[in-house]
Amino acid sequence: MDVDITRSRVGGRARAPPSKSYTHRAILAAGYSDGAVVSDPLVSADTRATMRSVEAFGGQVDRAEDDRRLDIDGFGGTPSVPADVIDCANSGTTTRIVTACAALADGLTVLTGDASLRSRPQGPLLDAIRQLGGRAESTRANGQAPLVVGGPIDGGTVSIPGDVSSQYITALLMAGAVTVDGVEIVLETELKSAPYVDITLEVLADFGINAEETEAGYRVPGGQRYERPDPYAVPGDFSSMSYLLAAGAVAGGDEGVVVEGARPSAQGDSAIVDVLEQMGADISWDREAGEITVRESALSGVEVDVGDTPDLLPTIAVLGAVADGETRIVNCEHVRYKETDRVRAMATELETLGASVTETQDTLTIHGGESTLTGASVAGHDDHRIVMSLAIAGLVAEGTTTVEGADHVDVSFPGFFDVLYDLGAELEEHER
Ligand SMILES: O=C(O)C1=C[C@@H](OP(=O)(O)O)[C@@H](O)[C@H](O)C1
Ligand SMILES: C=C(OP(=O)(O)O)C(=O)O
Repeated sequence: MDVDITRSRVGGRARAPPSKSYTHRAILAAGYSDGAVVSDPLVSADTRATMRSVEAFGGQVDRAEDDRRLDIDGFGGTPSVPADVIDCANSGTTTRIVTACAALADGLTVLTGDASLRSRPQGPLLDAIRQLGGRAESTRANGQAPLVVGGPIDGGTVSIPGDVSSQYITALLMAGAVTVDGVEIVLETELKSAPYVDITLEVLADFGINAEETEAGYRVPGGQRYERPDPYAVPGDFSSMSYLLAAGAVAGGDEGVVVEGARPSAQGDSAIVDVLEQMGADISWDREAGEITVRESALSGVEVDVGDTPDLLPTIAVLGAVADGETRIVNCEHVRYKETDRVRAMATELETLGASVTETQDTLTIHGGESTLTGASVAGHDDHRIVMSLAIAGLVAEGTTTVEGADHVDVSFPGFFDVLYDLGAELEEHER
């Protein structure tokens, strides 16, 4: 499916979906327990992959008819050997947290996914599992899925780089809690995407698991039991909110956009509020009510370090293309290891819309204000975040912008185009 977005004003109230990161962790934590209820989960293509994995390990996930609640029967800390290959589809988080879980099973698990997933780096996690005495192989010996993983591991100490994916740390902490000896993680390099490990520690604590940051990295003692925190309530997703907030800032007029469900949590991506403020947006966050209001304002370029917040890069790049002056996004090499190389993808597509962009391995600079964005056909790169951010660019580009492969929003924000339409965006979905 493609979507045509014609330059338009948006305004009104909108609710972002529940957090993808919290939902993945809550589903697997419930799997590690005897069972739990997860309320307000994100039900999307990615989180369905984690649900399938819990079932493959012997648990069961029942979705309420309105998807507002999941009743999960756990596999109780010891995963069964799956009867079939696990399809992680497009989800990096699923692949990593399920790989470490598979190392607890007394037998082999095979994990695969779509073409994007099969091109993403898994080598450091496979190596960590081998350091713990498990079996962990890439079938093509290139550090990418398909993966073959087996155990059971007893725990121990692992040394792992921190600059590829924080999901390796999350995965080892979640699995380490139910090993005999626990897992001590020593980081070989500075950790990127660190707030995602904070989310993990928060969810683990809610499920009664003790894990902590240490001077060298992280530690989780072994022999623990995941407890039932009924019900586990998932907060709103700030990465998803970033598109709605950006829409308000570039096309919200005086009425603006009010985003609901924005209660503070460990999500690093709530930094989007500060980024918009620094760019000059008229934005306010009522933390108690969980509401952020943003009105259209003249934006100016800023420098943003996305070391902690890789998923904000596409949104900030679009804001930079609308802003006056230069927006420099730094510390972004790890953003190249996502569903697609998002640094390259945003540079390419914003240039197609008429923006001037300079890219290095670790930076993306958008020379805003030098040209007006003009509608064109842009590729979504089979990547939900590229699709959603380009749709926001389409709200301000002259004429009509066609975003190709728009159905990929199903990965993290299935109702994205309905929400945008309800806010007043002029858009039309059509088959290619
Ligand atoms: O743990 C998580 O929920 C995530 C961690 C981040 O990935 P990396 O740690 O690979 O940067 C982020 O980009 C991804 O969307 C979700
Ligand atoms: C990179 C992302 O997710 P994952 O790593 O789970 O595929 C994302 O949602 O932007």
